[in-house]
Amino acid sequence: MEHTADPHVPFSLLPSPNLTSQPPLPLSIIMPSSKRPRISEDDPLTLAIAPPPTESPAEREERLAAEQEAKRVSDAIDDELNKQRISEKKGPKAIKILLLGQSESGKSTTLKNFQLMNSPKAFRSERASWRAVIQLNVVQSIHAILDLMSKAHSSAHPSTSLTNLSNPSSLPNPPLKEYPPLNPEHLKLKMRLAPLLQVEVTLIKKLLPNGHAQLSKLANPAQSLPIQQEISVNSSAGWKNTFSRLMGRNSCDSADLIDWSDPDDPGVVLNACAEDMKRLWTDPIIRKLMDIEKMRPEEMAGFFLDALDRVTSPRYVPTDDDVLRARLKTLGVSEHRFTMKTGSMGSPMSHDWRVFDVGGQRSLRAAWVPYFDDMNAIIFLAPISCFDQVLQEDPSVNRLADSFLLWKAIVSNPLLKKTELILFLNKCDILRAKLASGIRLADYIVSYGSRPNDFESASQYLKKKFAGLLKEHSPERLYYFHLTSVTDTKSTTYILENVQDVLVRDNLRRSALVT
Ligand SMILES: Nc1nc2c(ncn2[C@@H]2O[C@H](COP(=O)(O)OP(=O)(O)OP(=O)(O)O)[C@@H](O)[C@H]2O)c(=O)[nH]1
Ligand SMILES: [Mg+2]
Repeated sequence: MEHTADPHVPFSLLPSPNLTSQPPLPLSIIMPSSKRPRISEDDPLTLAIAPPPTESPAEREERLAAEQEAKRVSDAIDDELNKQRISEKKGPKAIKILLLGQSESGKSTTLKNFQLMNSPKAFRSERASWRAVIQLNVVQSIHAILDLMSKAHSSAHPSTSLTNLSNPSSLPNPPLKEYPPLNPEHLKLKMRLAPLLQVEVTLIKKLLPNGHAQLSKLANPAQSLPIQQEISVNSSAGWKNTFSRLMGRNSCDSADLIDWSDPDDPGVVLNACAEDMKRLWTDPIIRKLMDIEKMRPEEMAGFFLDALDRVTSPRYVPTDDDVLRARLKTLGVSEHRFTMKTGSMGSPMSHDWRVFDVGGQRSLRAAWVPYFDDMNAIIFLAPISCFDQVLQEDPSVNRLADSFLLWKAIVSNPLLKKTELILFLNKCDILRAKLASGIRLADYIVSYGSRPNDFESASQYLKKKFAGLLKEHSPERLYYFHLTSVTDTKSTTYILENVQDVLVRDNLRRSALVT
């Protein structure tokens, strides 16, 4: 990984000397001296530029001075060309962006947008690998619902297990008032969905080989539910390649990587369970149960239950949007390189970029610091829809409060004094839906008071809160912020192009080529 002492030293953006725009020079001047041809005395060109035989001493002096000046310019050009050759060998200095924010804030999803914009072929070649992640996301969403059913039932019937539902006469007590009664059909559904447990194990094994990934507790909406496990990966360890090899042939076409005839492919069981999964997800009693438990799977990471027909179909290959919605937790720091084109059609420029993705969970944040002194910009993601949620790793901390604290720590960090900070107030789509469903921001942020509970008022309020922290702790900085839903590629591409332009300009300004 490349590190330099000063991240703000302008990288080599010097345009190649545009020889055609220089004042016309004799051939001997514009050619590097090493490449100038040897010319004999009777060469027509030598004769053409030779001094006239009638040259006076004053004219001779003037000619020699002009030749000396021309040689100086020629040597300067030679030097510049040499310097350029050396710097091209070293490679131009890249613009570096660090993605920061709490876990599930959308860092890896933002990175996927960069990949989709700048290397769509490579992005699409990984779709087969993401298929397994999406299948795991589906299975884990279903398990969260099944666990909730078990919890609700056992709290309503402390002395029985859900299994007794097959024999209604064995139910000793009516369910507690607040829970809707589960019926034998729910038990049958649960039993028919049992093979998904094995699918989960198979998928985790596929994604875990060679220590490229780890298992950790899965964020669970109802904290008292049985703990599920979540896979997290160190992206730089190449889990995708490992998975591609497991899939079979080595190909760039994602569909080619999938062995459609493999009877052990998890897609077979998922397809067989599709109808039951849909029944579970649309069952009004289960919906009510989720309402009571304040469980909203559609706001959870890796939500695909609304697309069950598609993602469980026999020859399912993920779309770009699916890959953006897939959830795979990041463990370490990974570096991604792109060459991006910026500028207008008339004068396009290409720059090397490095985008660094990190794990956002609290225990992983210490790993961010070594990257601080070497970045041009930080994109900080604050998921503003999370005002009613707590951190998975510390349920005593509200997620929005954690984002405020983290933002404050970043803006006031002396190591980042010269680093541009760009704030993404993310998950706006979820915030909009949440407020529209009647969940009140003022119930979680008292200072919001009696302001209208709509998206415009809430997002403006939160925007001002983040701006206030910036102003207080780093008043000299400009406030770059965007309201984002980074799962929406169209709007995110637009925003990232804007970010790229700002950073390129910033680099040019720093290198004093633009004033
Ligand atoms: N609906 C919606 N989902 C989002 C948005 N941004 C991210 N997500 C989803 O939220 C989940 C978590 O996003 P990630 O990008 O994996 O989060 P992260 O910040 O990389 O999390 P860690 O790797 O744990 O630090 C994924 O399933 C994303 O698809 C958004 O703006 N809207
Ligand atoms: Mg991540």
